[in-house]
Amino acid sequence: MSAVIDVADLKKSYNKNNTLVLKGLSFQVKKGQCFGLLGPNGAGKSTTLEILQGLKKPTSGKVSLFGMDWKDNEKQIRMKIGGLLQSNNLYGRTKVKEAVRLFASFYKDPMDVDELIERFGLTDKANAWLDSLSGGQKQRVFLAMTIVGKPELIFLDEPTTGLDPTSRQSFWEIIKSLKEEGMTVILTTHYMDEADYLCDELLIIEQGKIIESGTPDAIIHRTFTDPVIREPRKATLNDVFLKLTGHDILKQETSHA
Ligand SMILES: Nc1ncnc2c1ncn2[C@@H]1O[C@H](COP(=O)(O)OP(=O)(O)OP(=O)(O)O)[C@@H](O)[C@H]1O
Repeated sequence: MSAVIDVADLKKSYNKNNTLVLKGLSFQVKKGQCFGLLGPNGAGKSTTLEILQGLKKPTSGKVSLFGMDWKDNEKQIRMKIGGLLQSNNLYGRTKVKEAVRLFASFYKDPMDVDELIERFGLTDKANAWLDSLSGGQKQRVFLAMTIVGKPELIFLDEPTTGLDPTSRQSFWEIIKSLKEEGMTVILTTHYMDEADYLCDELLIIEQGKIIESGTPDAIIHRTFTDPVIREPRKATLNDVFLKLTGHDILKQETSHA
């Protein structure tokens, strides 16, 4: 599999004192993978995602997408990627189909809007206002807007935060099916079950540095040496996170709420 993303020694500082929030990340993402970026609050996940999407500039290091860099190939890269909108009121007074159609109009050869709406279980809601939808339905509309231009690579920043278990599950199934069709997915999440279910490879970062990487199974094997724990997979990624960072990711999230 060829690398869709190639990052080498990525550093980012937001201030003049040069305090680094990303301290030299290096990783690759292969075509067709779901790649998960995990880490506690403030680890640098969103900053990394925004740099990959060309929304922020790195302080130093190499960032290449499809073998191209943002400086010289912005237009070509933009046509190949999609980023999930963060839920907001911008599109509240827009209807579902109008919103997906609007995004389709930006591309030369978009997907069929009606088919996409049907595939995402939104046919009954095609003429509903976006702000009348449930959180799960809204996320599915945003995902339809993200993929209607047939991107090869999509970025999902905490896509299921705040969704109920059923909506999360249906969102996961959609992501799985997109991956099976060859789409590359980059995901940040605070849910370890989500990372375990969806991701082929993970990068765990803390304070801007990589503390673990690899497949969920490989990470569990490396973190826990006791065969009683690791062989029947009694340990979960949440246990890994707890052991590596000393934080329970969900308790931590709750305490921030
Ligand atoms: N625009 C900004 N200006 C200054 N500092 C910033 C800015 N955005 C992020 N930071 C800082 O960079 C660090 C990494 O933040 P980032 O949002 O990338 O982390 P995160 O892992 O996505 O966190 P969370 O899980 O809470 O979303 C934090 O210390 C944050 O305060």
